[in-house]
Amino acid sequence: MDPSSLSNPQDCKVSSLKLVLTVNFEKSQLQGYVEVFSQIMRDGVESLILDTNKLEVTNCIDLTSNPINFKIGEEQPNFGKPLIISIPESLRSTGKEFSVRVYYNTTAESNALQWLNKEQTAGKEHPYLFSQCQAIHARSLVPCQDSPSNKVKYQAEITVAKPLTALMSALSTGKTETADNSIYSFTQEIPIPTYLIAIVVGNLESREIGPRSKVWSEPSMVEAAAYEFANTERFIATGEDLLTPYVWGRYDILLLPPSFPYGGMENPLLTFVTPTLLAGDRSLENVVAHEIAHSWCGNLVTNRFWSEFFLNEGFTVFVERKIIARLYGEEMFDFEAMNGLKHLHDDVEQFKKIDQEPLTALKPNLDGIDPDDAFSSVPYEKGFNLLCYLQSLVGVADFEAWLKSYIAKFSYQSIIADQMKDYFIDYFTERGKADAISVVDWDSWFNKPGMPINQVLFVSEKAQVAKDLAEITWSKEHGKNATENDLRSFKTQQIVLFLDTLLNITVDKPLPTEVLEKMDSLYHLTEVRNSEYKFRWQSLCLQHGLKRIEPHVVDFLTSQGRMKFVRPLYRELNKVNPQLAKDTFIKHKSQYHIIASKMVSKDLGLN
Ligand SMILES: CC/C=C\C/C=C\C[C@@H](O)/C=C/C=C/C=C\[C@@H](O)CCCC(=O)O
Ligand SMILES: [Zn+2]
Repeated sequence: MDPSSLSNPQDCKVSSLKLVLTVNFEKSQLQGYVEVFSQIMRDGVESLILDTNKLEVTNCIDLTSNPINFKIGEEQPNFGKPLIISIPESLRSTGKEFSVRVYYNTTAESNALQWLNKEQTAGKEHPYLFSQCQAIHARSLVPCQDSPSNKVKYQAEITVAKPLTALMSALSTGKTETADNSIYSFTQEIPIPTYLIAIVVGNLESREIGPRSKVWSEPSMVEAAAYEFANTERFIATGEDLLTPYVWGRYDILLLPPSFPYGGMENPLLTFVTPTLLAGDRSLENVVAHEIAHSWCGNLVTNRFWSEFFLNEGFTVFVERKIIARLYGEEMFDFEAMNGLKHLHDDVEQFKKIDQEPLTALKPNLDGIDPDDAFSSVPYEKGFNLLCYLQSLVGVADFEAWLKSYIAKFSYQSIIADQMKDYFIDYFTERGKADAISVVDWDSWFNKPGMPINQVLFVSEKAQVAKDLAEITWSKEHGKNATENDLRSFKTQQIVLFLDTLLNITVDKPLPTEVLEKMDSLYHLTEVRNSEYKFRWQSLCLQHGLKRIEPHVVDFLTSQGRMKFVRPLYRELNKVNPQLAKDTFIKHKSQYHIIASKMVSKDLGLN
């Protein structure tokens, strides 16, 4: 049973959905119905239970238009309301099929959706709508069994006013037109968990970026996006080489407006990405490699419960870094691993600070907890470190062979960590490595909060150079030795690590503002375009009292809504200038995605 869902796939399993919806921008509503196709899993089941959240359900009928009884259960904090649909008595036995049409519309509070008016878009001429369903927001887009333990096919017919375009995480199967509207049809033939259902509607244009890939965005950004993500096909091909053939057909990318709350989201066939990746030099393209890695880890082999999210994210980060290392040199694997460890350390400390250390376990208990509150780099980086540790025990070549075989074995399934563990043990026991792997303390890895219990040593000369510069900058010698050339030969990841290290070593020691001023005059960090630099530089300045940075922070905070940046920056600003932090947030709250706005409100204690 999934503690994050009120639905009952174990009794009556939904296998496919057909969404027929009209996008009403005047009312900021999706209106229409969903047809739900399900199978009875045991004799005597009386109802099909679907998750809903902030939806208005108006009617249920069967597919020959007879009424079907339904009721809406009580609201459960964080999880919404169950929609309880009566199964006709004649169908209450194992193996029978039950189909129902549910009429509903979304509301302004539907967390999955962000409605932008035309002034909030780049082109300023047309409104825009996008969804974000992970982890448990699909239930505010469509009544469904919103649990990653259950996978569904889906079809959709989406009516939008001309000249808008609709796209989904599905294959486009056609478009028909009326005088005022376009009706787009889609089909997703590979069963997916509902958190991967996605929709976007806007004034969208596309450019080819590879034999199976296009990039989509508002017209003014499409060229920049095509340039930035030009390596997409190389990443997919490397993923196929590492794992199994790419099964989804197309791999397109949608560049969203700045309020998209994440770096990327692995919606199948149509990865969603933030415009904060547009560095102009492809230096943040690893996010695309990450989303491509999800085509196997997460989208094919799926965590059965959100408490085992590391099966999606730890594996994805591991594959992402393998892809990057194959294309840009083996050292990049260790380099990125060192960067990741720093984020893991920060998040472990942050959770400790708010008395939530248990959430830093690889398999935290999420009973009653909103998955958004548990989100951190832990499943990503601690999960990645577990795989590095396992790899160190059996050797790189054998581990990569196991990974391929793990993906082949569990594709199209939703699994738990013990299945992964058992498969690892069986596989290597059969190959004579039982002794080598007998040292793994699985229980501590899975259940003990905090940093990884066995730390693999990552070695990277490039990383060392960046860390050394941070040490020199921190030391009293800075004024004497720093020059404009310090960062010239650095790769983006080195500059990021340099700033991260400086943030780390000065976390409880003052860095004189003269050093910050000197750094800025040499490296021009206040003016940089790269969002990863900007975020770290602004954090450093806030942390060490460089007051003149505040308007730049406000500018960054109000020009994009990626939570990775806005949540820590609001927290830092709140420490040094709480009035400015709160005023800025309250003034711009409506620009943020509902999820981001909810999380920042909590961070600033505004609830
Ligand atoms: C321990 C498990 C906790 C939570 C379970 C699952 C989901 C959490 C939910 O908040 C959704 C997350 C969606 C993430 C999407 C993309 C990220 O990979 C982006 C990472 C940050 C960034 O680059 O902006
Ligand atoms: Zn991911």
